[in-house]
Amino acid sequence: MKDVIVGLGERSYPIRIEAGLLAQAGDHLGRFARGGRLVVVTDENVAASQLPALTAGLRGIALETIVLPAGESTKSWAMLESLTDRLIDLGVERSDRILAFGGGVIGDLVGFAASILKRGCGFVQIPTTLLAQVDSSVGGKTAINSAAGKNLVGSFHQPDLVLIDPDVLATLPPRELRAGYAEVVKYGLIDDLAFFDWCEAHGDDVLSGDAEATVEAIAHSVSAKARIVGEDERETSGRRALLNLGHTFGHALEAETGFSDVLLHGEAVACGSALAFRFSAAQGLCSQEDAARVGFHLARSGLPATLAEAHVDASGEALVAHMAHDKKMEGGKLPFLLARGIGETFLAKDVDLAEVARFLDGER
Ligand SMILES: NC(=O)c1ccc[n+]([C@@H]2O[C@H](COP(=O)([O-])OP(=O)(O)OC[C@H]3O[C@@H](n4cnc5c(N)ncnc54)[C@H](O)[C@@H]3O)[C@@H](O)[C@H]2O)c1
Ligand SMILES: O=C(O)C(=O)C[C@@H](O)[C@H](O)[C@H](O)COP(=O)(O)O
Ligand SMILES: [Zn+2]
Repeated sequence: MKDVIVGLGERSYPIRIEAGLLAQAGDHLGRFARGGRLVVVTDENVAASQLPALTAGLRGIALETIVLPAGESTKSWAMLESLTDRLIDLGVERSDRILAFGGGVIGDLVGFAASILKRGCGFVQIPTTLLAQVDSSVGGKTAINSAAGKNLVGSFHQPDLVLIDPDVLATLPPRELRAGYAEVVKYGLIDDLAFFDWCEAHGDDVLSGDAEATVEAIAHSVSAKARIVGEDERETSGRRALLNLGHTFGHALEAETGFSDVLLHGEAVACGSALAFRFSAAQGLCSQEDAARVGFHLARSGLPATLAEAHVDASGEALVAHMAHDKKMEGGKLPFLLARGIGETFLAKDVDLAEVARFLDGER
């Protein structure tokens, strides 16, 4: 068992990583069940493929289960209302624990519901996608999407515990595995060239389900995320904003494709990261070689690295318009995560959006 601690004073919590952990879920969750009930919230695909294993692992610990539709559209006001109503109907008390059992969609929605239900209930993350295991289950960003864009309504609400069983990835569709891999590569791009080198050498192993490489990718990623979140929980110092690499472009691509299956979040992040590096190169900040190396690795991992590969044919102006609600916006200016090289990203505060739009037009 590998334990990583997210160090946030009294809100600190462990992330436990071990193959087969689902079968022992009861050992880790028993202490919560003694003080109240466990309510599992999951989606229909996870319910079909992994819920029996979790239920067996909980060995009779009292639990209720709520199954929601799968997909990004579940991060909505309507689902938030329906979920909180159902939790209230079940008589959930603040001493109960809500288990988010699914990918980032379930984790983000359930975390948000837990943060507002009865002014704040405890919750536990049991992530079932690679993306959720390496990124969304850690750090306490919770959200739903609004009509104007991605994650625009949400809260910071840390879980009490994160249980990661890499074996659950056996049933994850390959496209979803690749999408999660984009957020793994992100940690190398941000500040860790050696990890990007590791990704180039072992990314294929992760994508083919090799157990050792998968655990290494997860453990390295959550350690990096825990460190950054511990330094800047609420994204106030600029440190946590590094985790947003590729997301300003990426969220605009997701908005342009209607938050649909045309482009998954991880795919948008892959393309957004490639764009951030090429824009940095175009600005003379980083070498063309590094930008090409990033795009090449993402593309050979089966991820979109160009607008065409992301199925986006919008003008630069239209894409920049989607960025107007980015949460990094400050005084009407939008800071961008740019790069001086692989592993050397920084928050640039003086980017001219007209120049971004021209760059994106050149990418079409
Ligand atoms: N809070 C954060 O810090 C953070 C970080 C990154 C991403 N996110 C958010 O996460 C969301 C994307 O998460 P995601 O990529 O996990 O997508 P997702 O939750 O939609 O899951 C992807 C698909 O895989 C299915 N699935 C999940 N686990 C499975 C399993 N083990 N076997 C079979 N099918 C399984 C789901 O039903 C779904 O159809 C986005 O909304 C994104 O904004 C949040
Ligand atoms: O944890 C963070 O901080 C991140 O930015 C992680 C991202 O991968 C994630 O997609 C996050 O939800 C984006 O945050 P947002 O603030 O741009 O909505
Ligand atoms: Zn992301």
